[in-house]
Amino acid sequence: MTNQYVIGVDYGTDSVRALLVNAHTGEIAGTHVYEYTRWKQGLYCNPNQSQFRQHPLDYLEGLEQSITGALAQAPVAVRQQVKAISVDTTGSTPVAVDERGTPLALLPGFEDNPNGMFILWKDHTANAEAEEINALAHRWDTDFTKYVGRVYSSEWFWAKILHTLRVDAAVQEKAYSWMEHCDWISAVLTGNTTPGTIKRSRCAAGHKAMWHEEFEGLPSEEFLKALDPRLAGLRERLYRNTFTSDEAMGTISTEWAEKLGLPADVTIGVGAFDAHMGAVGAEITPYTFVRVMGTSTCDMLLAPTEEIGHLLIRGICGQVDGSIIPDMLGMEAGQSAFGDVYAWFQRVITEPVRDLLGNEAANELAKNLIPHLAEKAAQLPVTENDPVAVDWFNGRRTPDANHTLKGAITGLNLGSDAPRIFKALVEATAFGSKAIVDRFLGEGVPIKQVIAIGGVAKKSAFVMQTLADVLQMPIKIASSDQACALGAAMCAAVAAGIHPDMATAQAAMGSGFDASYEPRTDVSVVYQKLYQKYQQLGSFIEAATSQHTPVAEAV
Ligand SMILES: Nc1ncnc2c1ncn2[C@@H]1O[C@H](COP(=O)(O)OP(=O)(O)O)[C@@H](O)[C@H]1O
Ligand SMILES: O=C(CO)[C@H](O)[C@H](O)COP(=O)(O)O
Repeated sequence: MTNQYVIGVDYGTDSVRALLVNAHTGEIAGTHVYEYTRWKQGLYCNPNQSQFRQHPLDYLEGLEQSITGALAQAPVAVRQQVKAISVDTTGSTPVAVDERGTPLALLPGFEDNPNGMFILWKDHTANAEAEEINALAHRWDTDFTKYVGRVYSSEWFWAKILHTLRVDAAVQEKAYSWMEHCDWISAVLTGNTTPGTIKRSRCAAGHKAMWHEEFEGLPSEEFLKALDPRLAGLRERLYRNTFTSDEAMGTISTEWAEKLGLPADVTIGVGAFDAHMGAVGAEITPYTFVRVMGTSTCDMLLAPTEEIGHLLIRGICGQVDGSIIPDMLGMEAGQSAFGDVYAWFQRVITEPVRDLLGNEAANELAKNLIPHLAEKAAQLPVTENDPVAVDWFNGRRTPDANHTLKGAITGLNLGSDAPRIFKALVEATAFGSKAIVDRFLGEGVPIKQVIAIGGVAKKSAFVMQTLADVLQMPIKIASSDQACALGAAMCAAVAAGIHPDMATAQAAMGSGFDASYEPRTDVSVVYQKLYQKYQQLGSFIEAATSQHTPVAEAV
């Protein structure tokens, strides 16, 4: 049999990577990472206001550079054997587009306007709009939030659109429609970005835009108009139908085939979010909980729709038929800060060193600090009197989204040194994970195994052991350090018809597992007590410092 290759393209928060994979053996023939240049300079962002925007040119340049970079590592003959490309991206990362599907920032007059750019998933400028959506949805005859855990988040599609239309009259005037990053970039590869004609991702639509068959698509025109008259008519200019990632969006355009040096008949798959394709790459099966563990976590759970579809799971980021694997219910949850909590502590320690001793000393310290603290923390006993922290340093994504909540550390004394505080922070992130697991179990969704992918899963044995102890569950680590791109490549192979379904693609192309963490019974017992303290502290913070009552609890 002649070799057939597929390309998975994974757009993360800071960079995009392309993976060139043999569709029959899973052998990696090339890979290349491209860091977004404008983003790296901090352009168009204002972290103090939680504004995070990305320029479409960063994505276009990254598409070309990452794919040509991966192809350059393989023999030239491989190019002619490339059959398909699929793309995953962060989300909800929407952009305003004109009648031809061009992001406004690519049009004259909008080049430097952050409101004409992609609004990155972690942008929280739309907190107020998310609250309005929740309040109206819970009063409306049909609760359009019912399949997204009954809590709409400021990280999502409609909140971001509404906020942008309100603050920028020029964008409101020019925006014909809106697109998620995963839809736009896949459409770009086909040469047709016209809204209304492209195949929109089921994953993006169902988890972030309240799309559901029961609603005949997106929330009703009446609901959207009641939210704000500025939304009138937009529903018609968005989409009715959505598509799963086993489907083809189209064929590569002549322009992109030439630019990348690929054949003219390359299939372009329907896009999806990074974590969902990551779950495919991590060989997810029913009732497997796949955690994408990095800066934040994105947690994926899969179940047969006929077994779980009748449940409405509270406080998660959605349950969507086909968002991970076709004809299965894909469920999403996650923590807004995970590795970012450790990164915060690292900054607290290194910044005064930078000021007093200069960059060289600070950079050297920063490079070694987390592994050093982890080594020291691993030697400490786990006792009921240890400091307890809460992990909501970037708000709480799940259970029950509330991005106004803050983190905390308690139980400090004069002996609380850096390793002890670091240990409490790691435990806090693990307790946040337990809250998610307990929510799924409490709502009647079993979890049969846990698989982890992402930077933290690969880099920190201490974090992963703590997590296994807190969850009281074994955790397997996927071998691939590019599981999202590998998942995208598997989706591409199915979209091109090389494999009949995702399970076959996973079996042929999967990279397996390279480590496993088993819970330690004696430590787990103590953690159950510390977890109760975490819950009490969380309740106190929620009552004392939250600027609003979490909506799921209020209804
Ligand atoms: N040795 C380590 N132990 C624990 N966390 C780490 C370690 N090294 C880096 N991290 C954390 O990993 C996170 C980055 O994860 P990664 O998966 O590489 O990126 P991203 O989430 O952007 O895809 C950072 O938040 C950082 O604090
Ligand atoms: O919420 C998401 C997917 O549903 C985000 O895409 C995800 O959290 C981004 O993560 P990363 O920075 O690791 O790419």
